[in-house]
Amino acid sequence: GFASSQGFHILKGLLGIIVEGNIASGKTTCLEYFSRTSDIEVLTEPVSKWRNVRGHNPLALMYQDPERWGLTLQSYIQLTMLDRHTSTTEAAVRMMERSIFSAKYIFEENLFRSGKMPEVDFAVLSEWFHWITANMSIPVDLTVYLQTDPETCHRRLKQRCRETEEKGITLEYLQAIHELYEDWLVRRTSFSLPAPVLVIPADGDHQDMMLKYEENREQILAAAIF
Ligand SMILES: Nc1ncnc2c1ncn2[C@@H]1O[C@H](COP(=O)(O)OP(=O)(O)O)[C@@H](O)[C@H]1O
Ligand SMILES: Nc1nc2c(ncn2[C@H]2C[C@H](O)[C@@H](COP(=O)(O)O)O2)c(=O)[nH]1
Repeated sequence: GFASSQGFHILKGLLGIIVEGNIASGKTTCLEYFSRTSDIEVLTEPVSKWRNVRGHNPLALMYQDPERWGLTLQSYIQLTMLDRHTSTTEAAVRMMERSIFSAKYIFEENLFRSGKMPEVDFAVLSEWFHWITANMSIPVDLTVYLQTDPETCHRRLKQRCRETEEKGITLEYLQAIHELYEDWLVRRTSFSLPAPVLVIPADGDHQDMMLKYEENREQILAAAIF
């Protein structure tokens, strides 16, 4: 969505939930479950924007040559996430797939740590991220972490396998992303937490996960009542 025409955001009283997890951990499926609940606004990841910005596909470019195109993709993802976080809504609860935080702490961090992002690119992106998070209010009240084994994601990814971009996703890449999530949300040894974390083991099958969402539903939506 776009900011209201007056340029201000009506976000008072909004419960902001972000759903985090590895690639193919089941985030979209989780959001689909909660989208069936009234008065929750569900915002999936704007992957379609990352695949087509004025005719260019920065997602594909990054998978082809991360050193050259990592900055381009991360810069645009940061903008699209910021737009999602701050767009106006009438709903009492907003559930978002991932966040401006995981774009920085997980994916951008991985590009930099694996030597695929030049230090100057990382420095400029970090300056943007720190300015944004210091000067704008990003409404996040709960982080739901779908915790999976990288092997599970690798198996599921083979089933889904989005167009060409993701053909090159290796188990090693999923393991690196997994460890960064575990450092951030479970071991809490890397970056600050924007909100309390609810960890949901997500290796189970569809039926098992629907049960888990039902079991956790009250806790996830609780803050919206107060
Ligand atoms: N609990 C599950 N068991 C088996 N397959 C699943 C489960 N949840 C999702 N999938 C499948 O795995 C793939 C990734 O799921 P998806 O919800 O798109 O994950 P994400 O949004 O985290 O990438 C999809 O093909 C989906 O049908
Ligand atoms: N380099 C980055 N890639 C990202 C980021 N966020 C998501 N992604 C990639 C991973 C997948 O190929 C695709 C969608 O992710 P799903 O987990 O929804 O399958 O986009 C990012 O910040 N940087």
